Amino acid sequence: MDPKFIRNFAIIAHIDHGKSTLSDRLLEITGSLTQREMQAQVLDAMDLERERGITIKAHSVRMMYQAKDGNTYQLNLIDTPGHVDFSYEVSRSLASCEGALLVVDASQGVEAQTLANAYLAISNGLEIIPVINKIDLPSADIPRTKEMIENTVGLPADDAIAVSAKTGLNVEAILEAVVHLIPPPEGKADAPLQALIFDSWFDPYKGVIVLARVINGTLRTGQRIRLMSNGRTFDVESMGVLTPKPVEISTLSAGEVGFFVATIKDVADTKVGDTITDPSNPAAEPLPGFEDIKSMVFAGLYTVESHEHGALREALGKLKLNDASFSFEPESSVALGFGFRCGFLGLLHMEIIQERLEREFGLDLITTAPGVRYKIHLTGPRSESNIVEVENPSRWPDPTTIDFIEEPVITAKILTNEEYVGGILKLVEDKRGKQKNFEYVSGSRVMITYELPLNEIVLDFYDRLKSVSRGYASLDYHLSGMWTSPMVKMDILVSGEPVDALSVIVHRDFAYERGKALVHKMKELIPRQMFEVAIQAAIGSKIVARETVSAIKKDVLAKCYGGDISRKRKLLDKQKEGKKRMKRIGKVDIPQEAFLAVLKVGE
Ligand SMILES: Nc1nc2c(ncn2[C@@H]2O[C@H](COP(=O)(O)OP(=O)(O)OP(=O)(O)O)[C@@H](O)[C@H]2O)c(=O)[nH]1
Repeated sequence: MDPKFIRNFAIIAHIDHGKSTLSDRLLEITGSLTQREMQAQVLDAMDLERERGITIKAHSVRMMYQAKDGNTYQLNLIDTPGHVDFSYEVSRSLASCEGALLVVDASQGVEAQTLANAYLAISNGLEIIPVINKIDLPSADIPRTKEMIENTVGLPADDAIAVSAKTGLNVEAILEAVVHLIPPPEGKADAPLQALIFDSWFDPYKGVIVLARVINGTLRTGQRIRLMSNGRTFDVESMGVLTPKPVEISTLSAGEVGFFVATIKDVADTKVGDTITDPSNPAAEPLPGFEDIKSMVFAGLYTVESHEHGALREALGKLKLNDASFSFEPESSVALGFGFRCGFLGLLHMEIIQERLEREFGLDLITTAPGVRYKIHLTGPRSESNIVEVENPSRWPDPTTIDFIEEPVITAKILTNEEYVGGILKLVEDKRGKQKNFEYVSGSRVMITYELPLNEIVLDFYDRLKSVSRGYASLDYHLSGMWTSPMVKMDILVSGEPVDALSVIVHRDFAYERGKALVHKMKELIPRQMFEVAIQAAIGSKIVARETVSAIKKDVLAKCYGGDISRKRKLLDKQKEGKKRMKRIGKVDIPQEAFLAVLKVGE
């Protein structure tokens, strides 16, 4: 197609501001889908996405739109994931577009995630069209939303398009704006091929499917391609576009977006942000912005039943096929047996994987407390060989061999209302934060910028932020450096025995308090046994805190006098149910919650 009639755009929005609903409306208006086909929101494909109402994977759809100027345009809508864990993928999706709709909920206003994504779009040079959604709601405040867009995002909002994605009111105006305000793609059809990968996934029937935007040149079925980050070559077997039904095509020319299937076996080969070129006429350089994304958060995954270990390995392997940003390697724990150390982009990513393992593969899992990767400089000469990276507390080196430790640090932007500032500042200070900036952005809205150790964020930061702000705070963060910090390993002893899977890495100055809170929480979580159980927190050989779970006095069945067998069975079933997620360590049954107690401290 002549690039003059192509428009590539994304929708950026805070979670729940209506991105999926709006996408559906656009598909409906352009006749891409009939109402009956719509059923559910089509862009959110996975069940889990639908249930949680969040977009995890980016997709793209091609719509044909006959504009009021009489021309038919090819509109490629590129969906972007809506969560901080996936901001690199968002940035690559945006790099595939010339424009973006910035959707803001008229009853909520601009949130931190809106801002973060808007900045990403601005820095990618995109034309941004502000859209004010949910104007059907009684609480919608269009003038205030416009003012916020101007003050916080810094975009003129006089011409913002006010719509209701739900009722369809004024949505067509968005399509006209896309056609007239977003510039057509600029690539050269006769230049060497450069195509940007912005998503890929594994399909059990077709193999790896890659979504790409052709920037320069042409991509053809049957052609040999080379991935510029790793030099590997593959042959393109088929190509298509999603309308959103897959439709086969044979070429994608400069400016177009589509998917292809090649002789690629492993999604790990198709990294988001990588450039595809033609080995017989290669591009001089890759497209800018490629990063090899790494896991930031790590946790151990174990099966409750040790015989399910093989099934877990298989399930992890299957998930990995579809998710190059997730990693796992075998580990073993004295307490839990054989399991896997898994790496995730963030906590949401971890929860998603865990839920999929349980739901799709029917596994009962024990997850250990999430942590981050530390860079430990050992004593002795300064050299690379004296630095170890540790993300598993059980591999923590002997403290006498440690010179100093570096921990990953993030820059967090928190957007809230002034009435919650006090609580939030206390929280970020508790979490070892350092203030970078504090400003009023519009009216009583405050933007707080802090540097915080990632380790504190992965614990319970998000939940606590929500509770101190009663939900009126939004958070966006990115990794921004390392701090040298005196971290120590804290062991938890149950009945005098250290349980390796319960160990956590904490800051030395907070160790005493954390230890106390942790054993206190564990005392609540570990059910009473037939005997007394001591729970202790220790650093090295020094006990910093102790609690005791007292013994059960009576047998539960003693209550079931006589022959009431059904009652007895009910009780036993109940006990069994409760036992499902327990792991017997020594003589003590420890429930899943206790392994995640560090996440719950302070609740
Ligand atoms: N009243 C009203 N509700 C809307 C409108 N648009 C969306 N909603 C509702 O807002 C909620 C969130 O909408 P979604 O479209 O799922 O939000 P989203 O931005 O795609 O969410 P993520 O995929 O998590 O980013 C849903 O319950 C929608 O029905 C609107 O114009 N008016």
